[in-house]
Amino acid sequence: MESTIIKAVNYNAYFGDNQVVKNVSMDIARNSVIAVMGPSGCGKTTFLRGINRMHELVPSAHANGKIWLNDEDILEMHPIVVRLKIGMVFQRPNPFPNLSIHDNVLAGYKLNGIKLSKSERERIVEESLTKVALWKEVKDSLMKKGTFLSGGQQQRLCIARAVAMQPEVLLFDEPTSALDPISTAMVEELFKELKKNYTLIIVTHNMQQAARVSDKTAFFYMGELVEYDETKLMFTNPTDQRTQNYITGRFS
Ligand SMILES: Nc1ncnc2c1ncn2[C@@H]1O[C@H](COP(=O)(O)OP(=O)(O)OP(=O)(O)O)[C@@H](O)[C@H]1O
Repeated sequence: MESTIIKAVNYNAYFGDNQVVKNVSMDIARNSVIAVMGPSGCGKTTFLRGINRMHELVPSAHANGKIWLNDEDILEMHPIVVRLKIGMVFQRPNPFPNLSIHDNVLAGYKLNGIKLSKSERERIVEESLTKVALWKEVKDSLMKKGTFLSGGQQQRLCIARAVAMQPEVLLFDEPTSALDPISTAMVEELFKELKKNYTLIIVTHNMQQAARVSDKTAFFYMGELVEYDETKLMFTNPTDQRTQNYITGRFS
């Protein structure tokens, strides 16, 4: 049976007095892929950053309402614990430039002061790179800097770094918009694999990508969640005129 892993209830997010996410309620099923779409500035990234408590890193930012992760309220949890359970991958691949591929995978452990034995380190590096289909390509050059890799490989390394922390949920903010079509296809293929073990929430401007990879799509407009449904239904038979206008390219 489908179980809910994330449940937002009347979630609001602000920058100072400017409310940019308005009363969002949505349930996200475990092991599903959710696409978050909508015109520029409609609050997609802010909502995503709210889910792992990154929103509050901006000095003027605040939020209220509830976001449940299983039966814990994310807004009441320690932000570090939230970020260990909910990893994030950004638009531009951002491996740590001074660290090797090996150390990039383990960076989350180091940053959080978590000590690992040598055998644990080796196991986590191999498992994480295997999960992102990068192990075979880099196993003989683990001590090279992560920045020697191609853009697509760097993004898979960043996904491996997130996966290494054994999160439950992975957030992606336009994860392929800086990648070429082949690397994009590889990352999309990866989503199908990652879904077996994680829940994926992906902000994307690419409607074809949302249609290819997601189970459900959330359409945001001016901070509101206008429509949230099975992706197939959303793209063929949206119920709200604003969704219809967006998917038919009447505004971007
Ligand atoms: N650091 C910030 N300080 C103040 N306002 C911000 C900040 N970041 C975003 N905003 C504002 O919040 C609103 C929502 O922005 P957000 O980045 O969440 O939208 P988005 O839908 O992800 O847009 P895009 O598709 O262009 O990335 C916008 O009006 C934006 O200007």
